[in-house]
Amino acid sequence: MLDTAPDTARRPDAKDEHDDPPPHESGRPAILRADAWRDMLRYLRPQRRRIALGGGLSLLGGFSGLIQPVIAKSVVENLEARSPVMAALIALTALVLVSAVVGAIGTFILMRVSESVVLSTRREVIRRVLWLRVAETDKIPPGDLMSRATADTTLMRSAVTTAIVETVNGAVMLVAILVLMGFMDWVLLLTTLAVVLLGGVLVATGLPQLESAARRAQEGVAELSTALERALGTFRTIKASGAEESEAEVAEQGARRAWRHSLKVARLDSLVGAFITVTIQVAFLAVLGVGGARVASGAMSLGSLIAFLLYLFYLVPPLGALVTAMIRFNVVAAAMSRVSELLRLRTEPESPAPARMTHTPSTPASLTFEDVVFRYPGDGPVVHHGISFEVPAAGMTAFVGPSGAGKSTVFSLIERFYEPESGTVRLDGQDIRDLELGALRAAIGYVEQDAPVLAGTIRDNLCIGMPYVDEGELRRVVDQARLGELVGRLPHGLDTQVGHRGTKLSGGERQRVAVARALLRRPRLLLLDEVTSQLDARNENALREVITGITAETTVVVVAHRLSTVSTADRIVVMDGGRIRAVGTHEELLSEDALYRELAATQMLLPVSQLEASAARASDTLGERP
Ligand SMILES: Nc1ncnc2c1ncn2[C@@H]1O[C@H](COP(=O)(O)OP(=O)(O)OP(=O)(O)O)[C@@H](O)[C@H]1O
Repeated sequence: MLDTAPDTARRPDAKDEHDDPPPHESGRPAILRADAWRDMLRYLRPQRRRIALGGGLSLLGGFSGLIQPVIAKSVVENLEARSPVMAALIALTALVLVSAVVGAIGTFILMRVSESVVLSTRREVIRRVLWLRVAETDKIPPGDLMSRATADTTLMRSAVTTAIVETVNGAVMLVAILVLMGFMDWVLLLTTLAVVLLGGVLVATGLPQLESAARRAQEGVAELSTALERALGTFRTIKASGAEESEAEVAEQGARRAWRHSLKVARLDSLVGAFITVTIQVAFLAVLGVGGARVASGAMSLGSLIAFLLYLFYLVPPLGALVTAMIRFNVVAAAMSRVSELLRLRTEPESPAPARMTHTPSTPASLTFEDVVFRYPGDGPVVHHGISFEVPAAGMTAFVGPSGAGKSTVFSLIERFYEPESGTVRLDGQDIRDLELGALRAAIGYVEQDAPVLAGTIRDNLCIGMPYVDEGELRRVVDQARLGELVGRLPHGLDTQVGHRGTKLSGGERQRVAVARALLRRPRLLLLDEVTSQLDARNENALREVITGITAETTVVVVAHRLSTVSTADRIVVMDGGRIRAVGTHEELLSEDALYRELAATQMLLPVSQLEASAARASDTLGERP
């Protein structure tokens, strides 16, 4: 019944039969199991006392349970001999209670340890994820990263309670029960061992299949999480394109993969459970036969046979625990290796907590690129072919060029999101690799191309990374970025929620929030990547005035396509195909650079009259040349 349920959602074109790893996983070295367990031990070490205490109490609970058949035996023998049994019955009841309470306390302590291990893993994973190098985030999709941080770390919980403690407890209990059985009757012990060992060999043959099924189920969960992250990240586009069905299919593919392999695990799991029961039943029948004959021959008492049979059923929990532990070991190993893989991604050095902000105006920084060659990690083409340029302190420099020329990448290199293959980037003449990363970024205000806004309030968005901002400073940047009117209109002013990725704001409002956030830092170098593209003429003019106004205390570098933004720049750098093509003012470039003229005529909407005049001037200049 259960097996057919998800098939009702299965589409005829479903392509979920492939079990290849997701494309992003190819080529990545698999983390060795040994590394994964080394990481696990690192988390377990601080908890060793609690593990010992919890494990000890669980064991004590189990042992006190073990004495029960001995007392039961004396009750039966006393009954046979018509002796009083009250004392033995009271002792039996007390033992049951003590073993239950002690066992429960031990279990709680172990579960607490498990939760603590999960917490420490998650804390390390969180810190790793947030300090990852930008280049590393290109390797694993965010959905997969989230799945490792949540689903895989959750699976590690069973490493403590099930895999480790139950192995030890199960093994100790098993040995103790077998010893007690041996004291009762060694012939019956050998009979039991023969049956149990046969069963154990059969169970062991199924374990490798179980491990691979568990790993594939976890990869299916990661696939699902990646697909949902992708869809939710572009939710409106998905809706507008009517792509819900196809995106659902991609996510369902991951879900079905997880379901299919989890079923395999469940099937093997339940088979193993049933197998243990059958093994014990077979052992029971064998012991009953052999034991009955020995009681009849007087080789053992009936009480000993009953106690032996009770011990036989006592074998079920430790045997079950050992087998379950083996199963969980495999599941945990797969989860831990995915987490360990994440822990081995390269991170940036952690920067110190942000200091209280100063109100003093900053001094503008100069910027130099010297023969910088860069390509994105992987086997992609070279993006910058040895570019060199200078941006003097103060003033505004604009980067223009066709799409894909490498303009935004210039900003990524300044922020050290990536490192050049060769060449040097200098801030105030100093190689930025010699600067402390936190200090470098603190000196820079950066507004990304799509002006990201985070879920939360406008205040949260402005103060991100700056917990100690006073109201006066906030008002300053709100006015500068022309946000005053919007904040005044909103029901809760600066404390209005902006929705997931700022969806409750217009594109232009998001851009202004992002600009205000950058201005609040009073940066020495302000990098603006097409920040006026969505502003109306009035707001664009106003913002341009603000940007022009701060060029005395901040060096402003903009990437822009709009003529209105570019033409007011002190210098313009024209990039094409990863090279610097020309540098000059708007007027100089109009007359000297054909590409700039073309850009001006098309992307920048230059009035045709102005273009014709510039072209005429250019040909006059050429004509005048000797
Ligand atoms: N993370 C990345 N990984 C690989 N290649 C990238 C990455 N980001 C950008 N590129 C490639 O690098 C080249 C330069 O991109 P860049 O964003 O710097 O161009 P741009 O001049 O800013 O373009 P636009 O004006 O369209 O924003 C492009 O060919 C782009 O495809």
